[in-house]
Amino acid sequence: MIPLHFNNRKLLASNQSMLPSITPMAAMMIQGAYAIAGLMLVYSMFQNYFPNELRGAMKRYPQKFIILLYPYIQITFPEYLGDGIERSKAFAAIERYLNANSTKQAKRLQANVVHDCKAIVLSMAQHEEVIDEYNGMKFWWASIQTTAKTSISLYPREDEKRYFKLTFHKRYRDVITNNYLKHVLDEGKAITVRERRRKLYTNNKSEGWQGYHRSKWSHVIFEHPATFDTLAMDPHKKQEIVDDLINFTKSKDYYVKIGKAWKRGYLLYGPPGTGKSTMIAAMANFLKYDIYDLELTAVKDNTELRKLLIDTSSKSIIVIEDIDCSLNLTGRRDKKKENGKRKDEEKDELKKLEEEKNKTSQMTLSGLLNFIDGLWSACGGERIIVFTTNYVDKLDPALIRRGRMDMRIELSYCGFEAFKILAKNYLDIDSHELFATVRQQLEETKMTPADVAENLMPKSGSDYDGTCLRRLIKALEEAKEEERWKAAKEEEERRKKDETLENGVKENGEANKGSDDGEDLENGVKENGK
Ligand SMILES: Nc1ncnc2c1ncn2[C@@H]1O[C@H](COP(=O)(O)OP(=O)(O)OP(=O)(O)O)[C@@H](O)[C@H]1O
Ligand SMILES: [Mg+2]
Repeated sequence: MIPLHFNNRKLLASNQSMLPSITPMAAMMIQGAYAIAGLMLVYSMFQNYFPNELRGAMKRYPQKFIILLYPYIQITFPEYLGDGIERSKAFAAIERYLNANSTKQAKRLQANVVHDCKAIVLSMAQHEEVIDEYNGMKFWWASIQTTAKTSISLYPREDEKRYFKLTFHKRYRDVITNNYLKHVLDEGKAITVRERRRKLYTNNKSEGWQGYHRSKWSHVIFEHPATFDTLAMDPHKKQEIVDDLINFTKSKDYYVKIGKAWKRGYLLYGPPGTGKSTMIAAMANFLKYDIYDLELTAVKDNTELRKLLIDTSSKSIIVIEDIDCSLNLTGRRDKKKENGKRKDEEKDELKKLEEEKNKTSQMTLSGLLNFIDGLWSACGGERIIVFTTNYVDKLDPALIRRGRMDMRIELSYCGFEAFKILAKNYLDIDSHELFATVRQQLEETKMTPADVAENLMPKSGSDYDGTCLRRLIKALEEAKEEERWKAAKEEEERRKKDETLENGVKENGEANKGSDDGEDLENGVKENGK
């Protein structure tokens, strides 16, 4: 009798699982094997009726005949590729896909506690099988782990090999290769993006790159609660930003078509406490992107900057906060121009300036511009660059021209619409009799959303909506009073300055009068001389 290899191995897997019932795939395989066994029985009974050539071939290549008769095809997806170092991305995507779609069917599950014991992820246990339905077709997936016979190994991974096995009827071969596998991998990747914990990266000083920690970036889990819903700003402006972000994420093909790197720059500007950093967090949460918080003062030179940026991943926001103070980029460029014009006697001063520069960073504005639109962006798309500043006028126009910074967003003092969002966030109210007073005060006074939020936050358990709103109104009145006082003081200073200037002009005029007389005398002498 011809040994049934497929069948034996399948039954072994089912035995290992020690399930009370047989798995669906095993049942299907057993059916197939029974069919083959039946055919073999028929063959052994009537073999004398078969031509001699066929009988000879059946004896010599029994397995080939079984494969010919067996209607199922199997594909394996090992966890590690080639040398066993790189984890297969396909394996990871399939794992995610099966975890999300098939764990309801699996009877034996494996629990992984993640996110600092805050969540449990269930996955198929080893040697478990599930059926996946796709457009009415059924495909069998098995999760398999093999252990090599060698007992001692320095690398446990070499001993244990995990893989997924996909079994399907051969009539679905085209569907599998053309559609189904793509569907599984795309879905798996999408689930990874949806469920992954986002990271907040900060760049390490380059001295640290050579040591034990070779990474250029350190990261922590990014868990900022800000969203566009809680961000207080004009709703129309907010919608415009959200639409722009959505459009960006969907425009991969468009960027390819126009031959531009798939990236977008945002310049956020406005006074302190108006929500620039909060907006970056909201953007990251909305897009589910990582954040790379680039501290320019820790970057030694342009080469280092390039290395850092090549090391960022796609689906990320690269942030340079307070660009005006990060480096005196504008100043440096201007100084460079001035330096060219300097004369020999000023060389010493120039040398001092250079030494000072060497001590700190060698990064230049052109280096930064190359970073924004240079070749590095070809290393991968889907990146957003955000600059923030309190003083937009201080920035070099080259840095913020269109194309580099595609959208300039002003975050300003709190208006009534922004206040309503804060009132909803902090007090959970949509309206109140004091809203009208707040509205009037906000129209007359400048107060940042940060200050409004601080006044709205209940300070004790006994604080109710009215208390918080009255506190805000009082703070607004005080702010208005302070503004008035400041304006009066400035006016007084200006008046004094004008007075001093006027007196000075008068005194100068009198003094000049004397000297003018002398000049006239001199001119007269000259003319007489002629
Ligand atoms: N527009 C806003 N919407 C909601 N909360 C805000 C807003 N602006 C400020 N806040 C609150 O004020 C705090 C400070 O805001 P944020 O750090 O975003 O200001 P910023 O504009 O980045 O200031 P800076 O220029 O000093 O960096 C935030 O933690 C947030 O609670
Ligand atoms: Mg900030």
